[in-house]
Amino acid sequence: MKPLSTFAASPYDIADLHLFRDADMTSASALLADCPVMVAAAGELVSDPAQPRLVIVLRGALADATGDGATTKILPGESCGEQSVLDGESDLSGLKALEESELLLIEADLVWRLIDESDGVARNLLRLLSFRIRAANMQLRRRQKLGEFYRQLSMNDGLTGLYNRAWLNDVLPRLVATAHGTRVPLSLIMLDIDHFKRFNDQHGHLLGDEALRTAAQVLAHALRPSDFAVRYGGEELMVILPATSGPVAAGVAERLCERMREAVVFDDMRLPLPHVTASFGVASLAEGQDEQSLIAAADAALYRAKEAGRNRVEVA
Ligand SMILES: Nc1nc2c(ncn2[C@@H]2O[C@H](COP(=O)(O)OP(=O)(O)OP(=O)(O)O)[C@@H](O)[C@H]2O)c(=O)[nH]1
Repeated sequence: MKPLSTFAASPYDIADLHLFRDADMTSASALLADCPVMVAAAGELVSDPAQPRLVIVLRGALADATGDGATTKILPGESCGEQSVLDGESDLSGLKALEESELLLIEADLVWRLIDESDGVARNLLRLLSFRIRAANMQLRRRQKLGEFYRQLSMNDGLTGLYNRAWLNDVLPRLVATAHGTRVPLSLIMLDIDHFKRFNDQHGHLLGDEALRTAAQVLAHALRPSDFAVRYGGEELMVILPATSGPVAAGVAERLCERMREAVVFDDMRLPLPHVTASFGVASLAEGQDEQSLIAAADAALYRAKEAGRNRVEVA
């Protein structure tokens, strides 16, 4: 940055600077008279001084990088560096001239004098800082929402929208521990679409995907909000039923089996139902059983349902 003049010798008017809006201009002008006006070339970093100071853009524009890729544009009349002056920390290193710019620099001591001597300046600074805090809070909330969105994304299967294996590995052990701890039942249904290889071969992989989505919707629509549907593997799905006994879970599985039979995969209504069927294995958590052995029990029941002719429910 090169020195150009003092503020008093420059053509700029204090009335155009936001910090002095509605403030006593005469006394503020006198205090600012000897402050340096500097010129920064396009792209030049507005260097980090040993002493924190306030920078006011008189002409051109600055970009203030906040460190997470976001930038704020500072236009003529606007200022930056207020916080560094107030807390005594210098943080101007992210400040860069977007074009050739003329800047008014006010050292920290002088900012404090301006605050002491002008209620208007103090009020404007408070307003500015409260605006910045609001903006920072909003950004934080946006980032939290984005984080939640990605967390959800990593826990859901992209094709069906059901929970995925990562979710299951995280949650099932906890559900099992809670069930043991509270002595409340927990049931699990494993289901597998019947002859899905044949379905894919006959109708193509895209329609196979559609059949899987349809099966997932059958589960999503038929379950209570407290139940969970998971895509366990390729065409193997799982339903977790907290606080549900074996006989009740068997009833739920029967209902799902029936809804699957009635589900529409092909829009062409000339094709008779069922478009897909599934086989179901039901197991309930036994005393001392862990999640792996609960899954194995449901899987074994599912295998028996397949062996017995498919499109049916077997209970462990
Ligand atoms: N379209 C589609 N097919 C899948 C997907 N995941 C797994 N599959 C297919 O599912 C089929 C599973 O076949 P198998 O394990 O032999 O079982 P099946 O043909 O359903 O026979 P049964 O289970 O004994 O009734 C395979 O052909 C896989 O390619 C998927 O995401 N989309």
